[in-house]
Amino acid sequence: GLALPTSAKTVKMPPKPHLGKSVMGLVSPKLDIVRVGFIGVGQRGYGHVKHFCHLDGVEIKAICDTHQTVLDRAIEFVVEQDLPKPTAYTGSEHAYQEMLKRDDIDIVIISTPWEWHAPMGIDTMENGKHAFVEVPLAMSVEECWQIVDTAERTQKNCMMMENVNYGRDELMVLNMVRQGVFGDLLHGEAAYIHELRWQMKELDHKTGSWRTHWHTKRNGNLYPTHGLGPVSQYMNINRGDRFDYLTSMSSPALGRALYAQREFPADHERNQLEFVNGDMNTSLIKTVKGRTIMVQHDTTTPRPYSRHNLIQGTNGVFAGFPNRIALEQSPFNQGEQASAESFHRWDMDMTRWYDKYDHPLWQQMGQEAERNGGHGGMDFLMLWRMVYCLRNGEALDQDVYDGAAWSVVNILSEESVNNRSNSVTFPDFTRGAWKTGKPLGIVGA
Ligand SMILES: NC(=O)c1ccc[n+]([C@@H]2O[C@H](COP(=O)([O-])OP(=O)(O)OC[C@H]3O[C@@H](n4cnc5c(N)ncnc54)[C@H](O)[C@@H]3O)[C@@H](O)[C@H]2O)c1
Repeated sequence: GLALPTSAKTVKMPPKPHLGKSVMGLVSPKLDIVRVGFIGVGQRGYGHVKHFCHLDGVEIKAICDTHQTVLDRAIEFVVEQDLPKPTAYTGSEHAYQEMLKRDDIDIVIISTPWEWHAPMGIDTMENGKHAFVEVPLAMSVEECWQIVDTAERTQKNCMMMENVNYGRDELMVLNMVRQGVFGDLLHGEAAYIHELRWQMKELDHKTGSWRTHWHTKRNGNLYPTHGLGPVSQYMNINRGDRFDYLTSMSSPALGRALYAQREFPADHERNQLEFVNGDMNTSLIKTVKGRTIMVQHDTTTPRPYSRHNLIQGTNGVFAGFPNRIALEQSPFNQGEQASAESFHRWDMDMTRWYDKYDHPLWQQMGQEAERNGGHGGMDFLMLWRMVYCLRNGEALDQDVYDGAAWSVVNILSEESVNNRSNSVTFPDFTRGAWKTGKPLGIVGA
């Protein structure tokens, strides 16, 4: 049997008292140049380093990784761009703490395995730096609270870098939602459906070397934030609404053992693992305002990629993968023509929708983002926007409360799955500030 993490027991505790001031809408002093340190430059972190080499107003000061090969690769890349050579930190799991002692670093980009995110994010803020952490932000409820408490006490930013919020389609839908195109919002659907069994072949280094083991430890939604981030922004979660409770179910866990049997010899280490994470996990979230969100996780079954990206309102629906729209009242068919428009049929051609509703940020920065690449430009645009906000004294688009709320689905789903799908209450990491939090602005560049 699998013991519940002790942290799960804290879920129903009343809101904790503040250890500092709320960081909702936190604006920190403008930075002329954003001086950066990186922890973890494997598959993901190396991409961030490359993008930072092409951003204005930044300096790469230091890079830390326990794996010499990827550390050298990242430093060489920076030097090849004719930029000053960053200082390398390596040699132990805690070498990053030496890097954090430097006084010439403003922000730290953390792209390490999941279990390191919260400790590294907390240490970063404790050392007076802003933390930018890969997804998910934390792996236990207790860690979520610790990271929130630390941000409030130190008044530092701790942004979980949910890049999907910067995808062209997600930005467009956010813009459409704000213009009322879908009417009042009722329901959303989110997912991380991405077949990643092949990562089990990564044994000593790379993602599969550590991620595979989470499938033997936890039965729930291991990776909720890519789908949930955008749907949460459509619904103004933590900015007028909030996740209230969740219920979750998992299918049997069959695919990874089958894959191991097929792909590895019987005595291989991958055939000694007991996979407990249900191949398909489905959770339902109820918000305080009564809206519903379905969020799924499946990195195992053979099927096409999807984040669902569905938002349903009283006037119609947008769905992703593939993109499609159906509206009762369409902006393209007003008056007499209106009846010709049928919400019974999907409009699959996005051209006119992009023309009319592309987010101002994408209109201005989309070409440059696509040129720089990274999941169709979303990675570059996110990093560009982080630097822009830091240099211009603007609040970041995602705060520590967002990261905690979206990530905690990981833990709460496990608790519900292990308890016959009974509902589990979300902690209010904002401690009530969600009631007055301002919706995200539709910003330009
Ligand atoms: N947002 C996205 O689209 C996206 C895409 C891929 C990965 N990710 C996330 O990025 C993170 C990293 O994933 P990855 O695929 O790059 O994995 P990876 O294994 O390729 O890279 C992790 C790196 O961290 C290093 N590391 C581990 N412990 C360390 C420590 N104590 N100190 C310093 N370095 C340490 C490893 O040596 C490795 O180089 C994960 O959280 C993953 O979920 C996000």
